Amino acid sequence: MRSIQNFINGEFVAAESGKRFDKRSPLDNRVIASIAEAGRPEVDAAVKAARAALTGEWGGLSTDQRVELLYGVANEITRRFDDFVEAEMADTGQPHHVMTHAFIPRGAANFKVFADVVKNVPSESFQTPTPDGRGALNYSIRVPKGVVGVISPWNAPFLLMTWKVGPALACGNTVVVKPSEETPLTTTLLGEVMNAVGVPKGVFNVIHGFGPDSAGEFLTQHRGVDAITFTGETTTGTAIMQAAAKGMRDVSFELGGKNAGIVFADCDFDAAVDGIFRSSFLNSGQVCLGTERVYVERPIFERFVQALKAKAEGVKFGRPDDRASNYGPLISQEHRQKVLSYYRKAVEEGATVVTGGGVPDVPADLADGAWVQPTIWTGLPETATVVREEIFGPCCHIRPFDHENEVVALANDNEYGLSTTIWTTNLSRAHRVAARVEVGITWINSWFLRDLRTAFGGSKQSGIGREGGVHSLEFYTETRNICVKL
Ligand SMILES: NC(=O)c1ccc[n+]([C@@H]2O[C@H](COP(=O)([O-])OP(=O)(O)OC[C@H]3O[C@@H](n4cnc5c(N)ncnc54)[C@H](O)[C@@H]3O)[C@@H](O)[C@H]2O)c1
Ligand SMILES: O=C/C=C/C=C(\O)C(=O)O
Repeated sequence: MRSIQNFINGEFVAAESGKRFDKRSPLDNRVIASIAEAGRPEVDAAVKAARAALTGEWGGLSTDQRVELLYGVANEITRRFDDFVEAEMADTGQPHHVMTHAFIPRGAANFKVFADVVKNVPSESFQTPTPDGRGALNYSIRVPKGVVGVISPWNAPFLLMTWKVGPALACGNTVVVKPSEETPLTTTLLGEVMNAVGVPKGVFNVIHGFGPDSAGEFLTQHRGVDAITFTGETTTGTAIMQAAAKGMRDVSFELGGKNAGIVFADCDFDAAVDGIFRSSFLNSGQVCLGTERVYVERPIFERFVQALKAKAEGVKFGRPDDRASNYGPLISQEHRQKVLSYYRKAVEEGATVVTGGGVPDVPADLADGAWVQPTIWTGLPETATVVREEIFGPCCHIRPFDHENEVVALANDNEYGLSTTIWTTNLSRAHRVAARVEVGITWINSWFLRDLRTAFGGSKQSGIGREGGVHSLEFYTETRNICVKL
């Protein structure tokens, strides 16, 4: 069993209180790690270390030197690829190929891409006329915001944490990271990487624990934190925004979603079925960008439902390192109870269960794991609970539609606005619909196809701000304008 410590000022340390909590495997509910829970003293020490580092060796590095260090971090992640894959599989129970093809490579990319952004970004300048005719020159410089608090979730832990830490460090900030209590392993491993590469002490700190009345809240309330970047539930975002209001600290939020998939009858049918299968069921449906509401144009509705059903029924549950399996459990028993309660609610509210709706048969050694069946419903009104609320499980409701305007209205009739995926071969219509859907990210004939230079974030209750490429600089730096009279 692993013993996991906090990582403060370059050292792995326990908690003064001696408090620890257990991490259980989603596969079989066995305890796989014991984690030191940071109290106020550890949070305070981490924030102080981060502040001191701002004016130490780190603060004195040139952009090029910082960029070289971050390339080093990316290379070291790649060198220790198998360790990261193993740790993330242990935490999440998700399949090996998801780790090796998507989640772990993105960790390295998150450092490389933002190193390149800060190296290449120009700064603004204006020639300003003055009455004496000699003029003035205005130009801006970007400086780090300071100590950034990073609070991250459990669904793609390494990808989502490094998506914040990469740009924060590239811009010259220091960070204190509070990973989800469900997934402490890869963030802790990153501490080893930072030391191996020679990132100065105090630049990257990790504190473990929970949200309310624990490390998460202690960090967001700490007045030594200059800005907070958070990915997680909208309700948690509300609590963090309240904490950040004291001291006027800036926030960047990537929050929940209840995303629509829109499938027109003229789509490439097989590609659309594959795409919606991935968007509804990848990572056991625990993807903020996933589609839990699917709208299919009536002429292909029945055929589409049957094709998606066949794919959902074809998954093979099992351990991530069992190459014959391709499907994992939910993150925890607690989350499974939540998802199963939505499964029951769907039936109570009159859904037709096309497939799933319960717990799958799994081998005896996995019987205590957080397994649920991929589930498809039809026949519900838009007011049904499972059509309105984010479930964050492997499930979707599919509804037929007849007109473009109707489907745009259906897609927009939700308090969230994170992403959408549109399937059609009529590109004029695709562009038209994309411009009208109230979300931050639209994919046409694809899903979760990422270019890290693009703006990423949510509309409505799905977030505040945009990150990605130069957009990340807006949050992770302060712009200073300098006016020179010539
Ligand atoms: N928009 C996006 O990019 C995006 C990406 C991934 C996940 N998500 C969302 O994240 C959610 C799933 O993740 P989760 O269940 O880990 O979210 P969560 O909000 O429960 O927890 C996220 C993090 O916040 C911490 N936390 C909880 N309460 C806190 C408080 N009061 N103060 C400070 N920290 C606190 C948790 O310990 C954890 O580290 C879903 O809603 C999903 O849509 C959004
Ligand atoms: O579960 C949510 C996944 C979010 C993905 C990103 O934040 C990203 O690709 O940068």
